[in-house]
Amino acid sequence: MGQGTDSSTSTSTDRARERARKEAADLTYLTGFGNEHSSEAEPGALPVGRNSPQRAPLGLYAEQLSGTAFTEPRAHNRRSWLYRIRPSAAHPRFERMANGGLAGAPFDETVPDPNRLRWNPLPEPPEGTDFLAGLWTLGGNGDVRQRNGMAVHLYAANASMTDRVFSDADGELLIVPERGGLLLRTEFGPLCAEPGHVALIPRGVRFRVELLDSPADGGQDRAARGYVCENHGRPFTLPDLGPIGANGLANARDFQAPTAAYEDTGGPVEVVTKYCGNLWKAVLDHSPLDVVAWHGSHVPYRYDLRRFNVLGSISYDHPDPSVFTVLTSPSDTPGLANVDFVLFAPRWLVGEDTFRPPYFHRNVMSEYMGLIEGAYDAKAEGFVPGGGSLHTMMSAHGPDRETFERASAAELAPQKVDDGLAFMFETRWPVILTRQAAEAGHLQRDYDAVWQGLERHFTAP
Ligand SMILES: O=C(O)Cc1cc(O)ccc1O
Ligand SMILES: [Fe+2]
Repeated sequence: MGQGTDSSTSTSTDRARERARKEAADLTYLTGFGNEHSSEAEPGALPVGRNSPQRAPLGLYAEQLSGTAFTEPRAHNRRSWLYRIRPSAAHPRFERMANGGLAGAPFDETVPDPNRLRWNPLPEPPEGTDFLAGLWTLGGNGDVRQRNGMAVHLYAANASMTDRVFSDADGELLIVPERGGLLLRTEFGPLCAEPGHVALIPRGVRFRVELLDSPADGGQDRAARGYVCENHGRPFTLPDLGPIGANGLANARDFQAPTAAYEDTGGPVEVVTKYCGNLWKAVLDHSPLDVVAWHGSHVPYRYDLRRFNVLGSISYDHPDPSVFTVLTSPSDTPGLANVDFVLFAPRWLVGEDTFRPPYFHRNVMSEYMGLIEGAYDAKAEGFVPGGGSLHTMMSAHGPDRETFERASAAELAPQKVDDGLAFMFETRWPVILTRQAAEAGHLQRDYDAVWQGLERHFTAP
C-alpha cells in the first residue's frame, strides 16, 4: 500500500518537511478539554446565534458531525458543526481496498495466549510508506460493530501522506509518537504532535499525516514511529479526581485543539475510511479538508505529556497506577474502563520502608505498555523505546529479577525517576493478538527469562 517515491525526490521531500516544520512552529491552538470550542479561518464564516441558517455565511455548507447519540446526557454529548466548501455527502461510492497491516475487532486470528509477551520496535518500513500504510495492528478486543473494546496499533512511516486522507468510523485514535514529529492536518485545522505529545483524533474526523523530520535527521532510513490506541468505546475523557480535588493529573486547560484552516484545492484526493474493520476508499475531485469554520465539542486535541501533574505516595507503599490515568474511556460499569491511557512520567519516589518499583501482580485488566523514551523503572533491560509488552488478564508480572534485587537492597533516600516516559493502554478485556504480532520476527521469544532466578529467601520462623 506504500505510495512510491524514489531517491531523486528526496530533496523536494526534505524541503516539504522543512516547510511543514516551520508551519508547525507557528501554529496556534485553542485550549481546554471538553469545552465548546469555535474557530473561523475567514472572518464571518461562523453563523451567529444558530447552527443552520437558511444560507450559511460565505456560501458554505453547514454539516453536523456527531460523536455521541443526539440524546446522550449533556455531560457526555460530543458533536461539532462544520462550515465547509462542499458537504461531505458529495462523494462517489466507497470501494474496498487492501487492509495492509491493519486489522479490526473482533480479533479471532489467534488462540488467546496467557503468556507475557514483549516485542522489539517494528522493522524499518519499505521506502515510501506513509502513516496509513505504516499502521500495524498488534491486537485488541471487543467488537467494532458493537462499539466497544479497543485495538493496539503501531506505526512506522517514512513518507508523508500526499493525496489521501484517513478517517476511522470504528473509533477515535490516540496517537503516541515515539520517534519523529507529525503534522496532523485535520478537518478542524493542523495539529503538531512531537514525541512526548499525544494526539487525539475523534471518531470519523478526516486527517492527513505529514512527517516533520526527514529520515536524514536521525540517520539513514529512520522512520517516524509510534503507537496508536484505537478506542471503539465511549470517547476518552478526563478521569474524575475524587478526593484529589479540583486540580491535578492531566489538567483540562493543557489540551490544545486546532484553529480552523482549510484547503481550497482540487483532486484527485483519496478518502480512506476504516469501517467495521476494513479499509474503504472513495476518490474526490477536491480536498475534504475544506472546513472554513467550526464549533463544537467533537474536536481533535494534542496534549504535552510533560504537563502531566504526577501524584503519588508521600508516605509508604507503591500506589496502583490508576493514579497516573491521563484519559479514560468509561464502560457502563462505574470505575471499569473500556480502556485507560496511563502515563509513567518523571517523578520523585520517597516511600519509606517501601519496595518502590511496580510490585509483582496479577490483574484482571490487560496491560499493553510502550516506551516513548529512556527506561522504565520495572525493567532493567529489554523494554526499549518503540517496543512494547503485553501482560494480559491474570498474567503474573512485575519487576524483573535485576530490578527486584536492586530495589530490595536500595537505600531509601528520596529518588528522582527522571530517565523515561512510558505508558500503558489498560483495558477491561484480554488483548487478542493478530497473527502478524504472534509470529513477528521482532517478538522476543525469551521474555520469561527476566523472571528466572528469583530465588526463594523464605526462612520459616
Ligand atoms: O505492570 C506494569 O509495569 C504497570 C504497572 C505499574 C505499576 O506501577 C503498578 C502496577 C502496574 O500494573
Ligand atoms: Fe502491570
